[in-house]
Amino acid sequence: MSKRKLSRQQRWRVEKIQAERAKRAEKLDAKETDKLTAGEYGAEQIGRVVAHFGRTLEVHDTDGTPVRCQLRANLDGLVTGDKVIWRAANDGSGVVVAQLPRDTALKRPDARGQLKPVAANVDQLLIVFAVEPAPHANLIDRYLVAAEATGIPPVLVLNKTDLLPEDGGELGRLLERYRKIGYPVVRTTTATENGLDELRQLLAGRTSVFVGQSGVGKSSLIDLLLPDEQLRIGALSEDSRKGTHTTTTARLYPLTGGGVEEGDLIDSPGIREFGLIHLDEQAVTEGFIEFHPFLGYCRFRDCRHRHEPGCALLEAVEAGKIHPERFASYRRILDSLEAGPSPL
Ligand SMILES: Nc1nc2c(ncn2[C@@H]2O[C@H](COP(=O)(O)OP(=O)(O)OP(=O)(O)O)[C@@H](O)[C@H]2O)c(=O)[nH]1
Ligand SMILES: [Zn+2]
Repeated sequence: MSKRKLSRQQRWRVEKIQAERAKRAEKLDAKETDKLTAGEYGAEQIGRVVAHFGRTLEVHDTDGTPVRCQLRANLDGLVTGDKVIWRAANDGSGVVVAQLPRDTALKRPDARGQLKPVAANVDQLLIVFAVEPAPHANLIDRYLVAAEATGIPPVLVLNKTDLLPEDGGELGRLLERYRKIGYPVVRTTTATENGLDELRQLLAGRTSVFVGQSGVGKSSLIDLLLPDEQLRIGALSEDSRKGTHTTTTARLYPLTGGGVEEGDLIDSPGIREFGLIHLDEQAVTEGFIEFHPFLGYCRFRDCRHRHEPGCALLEAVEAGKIHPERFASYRRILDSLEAGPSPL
């Protein structure tokens, strides 16, 4: 059974076992062990980091109740979305004593250009694009390649479908092409609530992040999904105007309503600026998932898939197994990498 198919409850159970292992492997320093075993703290529980402020974390317990936690000494580098072991103190706060292994980590370059995790355990990246502003030629492919490199499955969200012509237009056909490649796709509009049902289904039981260029409607969509949150349109953009966007940490928002497990969103302006900056040629090539059956079958081991005879990729394009526009897009992305690192 794939990990995506496990129910939330099953996953908590699996994690509990992992937690016990992690605990055994942990070496607490003696003083703290004394304090923790002296009954000053309650039993070990599983929780999830929903926000962090230095060494103070906001953790949700398994029921979703928020607890303000301190980090035990020698624990470091926890990010929003991390799953942790924590223990309650008498005053309603808590202490985080261990970090559980991460399924995935979404990383961004820090001020020194080093990749740092900004969110953990993200199950899917929702790449939002819109009828207006229309995506430039290979924008979607760039996002997809970047997503593939993180190992987090992407979903394509075409928003503002209220502006699409009756026949679905150019973008409708483009979306269909991606669906054929194997990507989940969904059409939304914030102009009516109808478009949101399918999106809600995709979000259920998973942790998702919205990415996409400015103006495509990420805030508007999130706003509809989280009507109670202080996440009004423009609020985040205002932050980015102040230039604080890369330092603002991410927050996890549980989607609630109807009493079912509806999933979580992780959002921050920094996370939305998700790019292709650090990828090499191999990562770009592997980021085109429909190339996979042909990779390794070129006549020359060091084939760069340009004009080489016996190139399996070029033959697949000829045979109609790879869409020529996707291949052209691949070439353009490689050319831009040669010109130096560039964000989306
Ligand atoms: N017609 C139409 N307009 C929409 C839709 N969704 C959002 N908009 C409008 O598009 C504009 C941009 O929406 P935002 O939600 O701010 O876009 P964003 O992706 O969050 O942009 P950034 O915050 O800059 O990243 C706003 O004027 C919205 O009202 C839609 O489904 N249809
Ligand atoms: Zn080749």
